[in-house]
Amino acid sequence: MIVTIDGVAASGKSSVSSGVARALGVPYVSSGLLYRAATLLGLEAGLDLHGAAKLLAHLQAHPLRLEPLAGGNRVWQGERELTGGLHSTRVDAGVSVVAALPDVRGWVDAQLRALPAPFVAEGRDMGTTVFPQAQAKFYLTASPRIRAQRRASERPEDVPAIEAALVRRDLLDRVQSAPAPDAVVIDTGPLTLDGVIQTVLAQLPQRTPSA
Ligand SMILES: Nc1ncnc2c1ncn2[C@@H]1O[C@H](COP(=O)(O)OP(=O)(O)O)[C@@H](O)[C@H]1O
Ligand SMILES: Nc1ccn([C@H]2C[C@H](O)[C@@H](COP(=O)(O)OP(=O)(O)O)O2)c(=O)n1
Repeated sequence: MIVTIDGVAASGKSSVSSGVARALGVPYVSSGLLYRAATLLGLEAGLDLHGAAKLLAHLQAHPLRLEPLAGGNRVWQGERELTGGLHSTRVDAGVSVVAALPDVRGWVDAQLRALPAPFVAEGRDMGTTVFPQAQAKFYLTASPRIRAQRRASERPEDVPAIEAALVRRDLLDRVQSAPAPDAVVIDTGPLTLDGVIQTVLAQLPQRTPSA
């Protein structure tokens, strides 16, 4: 079974996916981490993030590996773990530019489609472009202020600055962020994290041992 959980920035995708995946006993797959890792490598190499050809050549020369664990995904470049540096403010600021490059999207999509099911996949276009065949699809939303308040514990900036950056990123990411027509939309604003996880679990199709 493939379950997709898409949504806007900081809507709870990775926390909810991790909880749902643990309840199901399967891994979850964070597609955003691959876009973040591509951005980090581009920044480290001093590349222009708008330049698809050079960035893609750099990614192909320095392959990344996503380790999709139920408790939290990790990203590796050979023996070097990149995970800890992927949620910095500078990666936040550059990632939408990288994610708008069709060649980079193709590079990410190919890695995701090579993963063996079952899993829970989270991002923006998991239910639309990458896994349109998924058995269950969800789309998480919440107001920018609530999302910024939640993220404030993970970033050095204050809530208004985080909110402004989230709104900017929502706009830049909007092309690939439309909900799938068959996705269940959940406003996570009034719900606890566990409340969202239980809402998702309650709507999953009945599972068979081989599904
Ligand atoms: N329903 C919720 N209620 C309260 N806090 C939440 C909820 N969902 C997520 N969070 C918190 O909000 C922050 C952002 O969630 P995260 O899962 O990283 O979002 P995303 O993957 O969409 O960026 C985290 O600190 C997370 O613990
Ligand atoms: N499937 C995806 C996943 C992420 N992205 C882009 C959009 C986001 O700005 C970045 C980072 O996404 P990520 O889900 O890691 O982080 P946020 O929840 O947006 O803070 O990557 C995308 O375009 N398509």
